[in-house]
Amino acid sequence: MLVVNNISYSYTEGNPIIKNISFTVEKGSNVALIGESGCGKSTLLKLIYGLYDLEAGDIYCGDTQVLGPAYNLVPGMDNMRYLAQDFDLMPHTSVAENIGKYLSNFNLDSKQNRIKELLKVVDLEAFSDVKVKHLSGGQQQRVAIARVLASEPELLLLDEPFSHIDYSRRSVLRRELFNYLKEKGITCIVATHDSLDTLGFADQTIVLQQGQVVDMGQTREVYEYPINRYVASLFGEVNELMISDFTGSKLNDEALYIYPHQLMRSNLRGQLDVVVKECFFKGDGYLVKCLFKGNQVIYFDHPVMIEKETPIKLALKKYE
Ligand SMILES: Nc1ncnc2c1ncn2[C@@H]1O[C@H](COP(=O)(O)OP(=O)(O)OP(=O)(O)O)[C@@H](O)[C@H]1O
Repeated sequence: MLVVNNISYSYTEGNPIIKNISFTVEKGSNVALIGESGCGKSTLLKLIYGLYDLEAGDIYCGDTQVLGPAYNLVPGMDNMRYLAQDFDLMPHTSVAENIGKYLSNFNLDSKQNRIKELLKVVDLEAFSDVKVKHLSGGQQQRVAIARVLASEPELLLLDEPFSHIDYSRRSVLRRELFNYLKEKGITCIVATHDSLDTLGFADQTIVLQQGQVVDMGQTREVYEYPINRYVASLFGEVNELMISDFTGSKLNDEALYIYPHQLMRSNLRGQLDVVVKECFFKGDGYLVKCLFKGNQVIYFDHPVMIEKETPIKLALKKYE
């Protein structure tokens, strides 16, 4: 289990980047760390790995306390692996050598077999002997993923692990990687901007804003019941409406954060009178931009295009 206990950190005095953060992660679980750019996701991963000295608080991975460079000659904890955004590979050596960097030379046959196995996981078998500097950004990122998996760490820290990988390969790799981690019981924290990394795979989601945890819980709960617009907007487009917009009653009124796929056109049951302004094609249908009460922009998903200036009614979709 990872325990992060009330930690704080600043790069420069008087400008805290991580502020009193606490959370625990159960062994074998997959946790997504989400938040707007610059909120401190990478810094938090680096602190957990022991690359910086904490200003306050402490971190334990199992019984081992994480110690920063002031106490550790070689920064970084042995029982963890950290995949940095810049990959940190050895450019002048081969793909196979990079993947084997953390593997023992004690049994060379088993080292070679392990490298082969990992080359397969990241679909780079044909590139085994190629020097890393000759690979594309996406291929380098796949080498970096294989390298952090090589020695089966207790805790894996991944910073935007698929950002350079094309969409078709990304979804396969994401599935294979996260399933592999579950099978092996490897705990994983993934900092990501991509809600597809989060929704299908993360058991827990932690939301950061300006260096603080603003929401944390089961991924589905964080998504379905976002505590505010900031949290909801990390998963995509969102509409802020009031309960009274649907009920007509101001009693116990409060804000609702509704994703475009949760609204539907319904001339019979619809409670929101809107006027269509624009339709954006998105492959499986259209994202329709409307105006509500004359000036409030609302988006909803619809399978076909609707003529501009058409007045329509919207209702909340019900799945049960
Ligand atoms: N080495 C550094 N020295 C000084 N400030 C830094 C350093 N690294 C990051 N920062 C600052 O700390 C803040 C948090 O940066 P961090 O990289 O942790 O955010 P992030 O959430 O990972 O962002 P992104 O999603 O864009 O990768 C930013 O304001 C950034 O400018």
